[in-house]
Order: sequence, then C-alpha cells, then structure tokens
Amino acid sequence: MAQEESPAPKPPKTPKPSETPAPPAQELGTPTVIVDNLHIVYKVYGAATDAQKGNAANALMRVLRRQGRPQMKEVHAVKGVSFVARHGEAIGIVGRNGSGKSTLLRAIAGLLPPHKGAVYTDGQPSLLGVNAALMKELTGERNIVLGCYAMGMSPNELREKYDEIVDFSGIGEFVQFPMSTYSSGMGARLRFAISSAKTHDVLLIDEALATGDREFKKRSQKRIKQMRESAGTVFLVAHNLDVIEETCSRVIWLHKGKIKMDGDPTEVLAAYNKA
Ligand SMILES: Nc1ncnc2c1ncn2[C@@H]1O[C@H](COP(=O)(O)OP(=O)(O)OP(=O)(O)O)[C@@H](O)[C@H]1O
Repeated sequence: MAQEESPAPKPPKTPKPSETPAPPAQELGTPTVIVDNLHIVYKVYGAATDAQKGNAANALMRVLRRQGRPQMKEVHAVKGVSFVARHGEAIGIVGRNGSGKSTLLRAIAGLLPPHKGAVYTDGQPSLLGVNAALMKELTGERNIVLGCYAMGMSPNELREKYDEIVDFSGIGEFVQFPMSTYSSGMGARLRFAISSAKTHDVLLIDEALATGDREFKKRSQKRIKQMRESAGTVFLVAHNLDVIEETCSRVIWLHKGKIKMDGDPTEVLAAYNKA
C-alpha cells in the first residue's frame, strides 16, 4: 500500500525587515531632546600671530593704516553631533579636555546658536553649572530666593522648599553669609540644591558634582535618580568617571567635537579608558 506522502514541513516564515515588530513603545520614553547634525563654531577676535599681537605700537599702526582688528579665528567646537535623548534617561558626557562637552550642553540649553543643524527640545532645559549665575555679593539666603524665582517658583513653593534646599546643600549657618565667602564646593552644592528643588523636564549639569564631598555626591546621585524617575532627562558632564558610571544610564563619548561612542555606560567607559 502506497503510503500517503505527508507534505514537507514549511520552513518558518522569517519576517522581512519591514515586518520586524517594533519594540513596544512603552520601553522607550518620549524624546525630550533631539540634536540633529549640530555644528557650533566660536569666533575668536584678535587671534593674531605673534607679530600682530596687541601691543600699543601695533594698534597705532593699524589705526594709521586704517586696518581693522587683527584676524578673526574660528574654533569649530562641535562637528555634526546627532542623537535623541528620552524621558527617564540620565546621559553622561565624557571626553578629553576641549572635546566640546560644555559647548554641547550650552547649545542644548539654547545659550549658543547652531552654526549648522538644530537642537529640538521638549520644554525649556535648565543648565546647572558651577558657573551658573547666582550673585556672589548676596547671601546664600537671598540667592535661594533669587534662584527659585528665576526658575519660575511661586512664593508659596519657595516657602515650602526653602528649608529643604538649605538642608540639602549642607551649608548650615553660612546661608546667612555672602556667597563670596563660600568655598567652591559650598557654592556648587548650593547651586545644585537650588536647581534640583524643582522638577525639570531636562536638567543639564556641568561638573557640579565633581566638587562635592563623598557624602554630598551620594545624596546628589540619589536626587538625580529621583529626577529620572519623575520622567525627566538629565545630562551630566563630569571628569569623575565613577560619578558618571554610578549615575548614568547612557554615556556619550565626545572626541574632538564628534561622537566617538554612544551607549551602555560600562561599554563606553571601558573603551574610553582604553583609548
Ligand atoms: N567662549 C569660547 N570662545 C572660543 N573658543 C571656545 C570658547 N569656549 C570653548 N572654546 C573652545 O571650544 C573647544 C571645546 O571647548 P569645551 O569647553 O566645550 O570643551 P570641554 O570638553 O568642555 O573641555 P573641558 O573638559 O576642559 O571643560 C575648545 O577648543 C575650546 O578652546
């Protein structure tokens, strides 16, 4: 009896690239910052050769010859950087001195106009840097008031947050003294305490944690984590790679104004340390 031939099993259907299911939307937060082929160029006036340098005789000669200022030099600090940052990410930015880290943060904050390309942000990013503009002649107390109002808090919110800011900064009775009497670490701690008292959609931190002591670093890392959990995005520039590794969920490595690597902190920092 002829056996009925059973049909050959069909190979499993491999989805075409276009049919590959997209990752579930909830895995990725919504984009907060889109940096698209960003170029930042500084124009430095008076970047003259030694022979042209600004002594009185050269200046006088230029006036007599009706010449303008010495030549302008361009510094191309950020060269075609592109990435997308999302809600819930804490992104560390690492790179050697002069690689463009601070320039990139300032551009995301809207403080530097792109030479080419664009930065799109959801809401107003807040830049917290060690040089953030508080007034040195005023007391810590006055600066807290100033900083909170500048971030758009109401008098009620300020009253609610005031003690917490003083406690968090750990400056104690120095809050009554002008900021000009603070050490750089105390100033940085107060700035961090003020800036992080408000929930930001996008918070940009430039080195602020590098100057704090161990205990303050721990508290600030905890606060950054809370900010991420409240669905914000945090960018952190710090030379201390331990702080970056412990705090960030993603690391961007900048080299000479370009992205050399972007991804998991352990992998990027391992490659960066080897370079
Ligand atoms: N205001 C400025 N005017 C002209 N050039 C600038 C200015 N600020 C930065 N630069 C130049 O742009 C480049 C990038 O500087 P940037 O400060 O962004 O680097 P960085 O990675 O933050 O450095 P660091 O780690 O030393 O803080 C450098 O070549 C620097 O000299």
